[in-house]
Amino acid sequence: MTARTPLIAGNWKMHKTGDEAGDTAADLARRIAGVTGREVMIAPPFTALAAVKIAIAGSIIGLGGQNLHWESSGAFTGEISGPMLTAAGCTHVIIGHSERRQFFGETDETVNKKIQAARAANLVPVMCIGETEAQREAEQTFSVLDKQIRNGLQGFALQDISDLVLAYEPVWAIGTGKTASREQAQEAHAFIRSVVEKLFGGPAAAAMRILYGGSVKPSNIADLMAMDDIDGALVGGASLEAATFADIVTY
Ligand SMILES: O=C[C@H](O)COP(=O)(O)O
Repeated sequence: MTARTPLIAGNWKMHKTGDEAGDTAADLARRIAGVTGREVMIAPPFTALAAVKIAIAGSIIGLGGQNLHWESSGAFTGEISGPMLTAAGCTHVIIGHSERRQFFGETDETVNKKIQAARAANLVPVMCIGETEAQREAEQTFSVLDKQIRNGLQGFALQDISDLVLAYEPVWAIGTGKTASREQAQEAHAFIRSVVEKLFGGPAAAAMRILYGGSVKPSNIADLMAMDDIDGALVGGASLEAATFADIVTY
């Protein structure tokens, strides 16, 4: 048995207005009231943070940003900083999601800067990594993950990654309905933990939570969570409805 507390996180991506997000979050909070032994987090769009903050007050649900800029303020039109997220009530921030890497030019280097910014703002970074379908077919999965972890966490000391969460999201499984098999996910998670161990030592690797993301649903969460190195989930589509997400949280 692992001592790592499971973290079930919902990434609402570019879905829901403030009112819609507040309603869903309030519904979720009611449905999972009394749940213990796990952490839950929702990352709504920035424009819904205020509504969700109110809706989850007094619940076990934490609030996350989906992205941040590495500077704390300045002339960066359209960007949001770590201190802004903290002031908005966030405890977590997703960094380097594959959609940010694919559509917005994010790289391991910007991920590294954003993790530093998250730490400076007392936000728990949820750092996303994962291979594309072409990379998996070319048997590059492990080398891609190794590079993403090493570059993303380059220059960090042990204390810098003490609360960091990694999210393994095979790009081919995101929003496609193609979940990695639990054996495929476990194999990747065990590899990821071995890289963290090489970089930061055994105790840090043993303590680090590694979430799985990619078409997680109520029907597959228990199977995934039964694997030794899977410590939670980063859920997209299935987190948008309170009843479905509550079923995942209470797997
Ligand atoms: O951040 C969440 C992931 O991109 C997974 O999305 P999905 O559950 O819709 O496949």
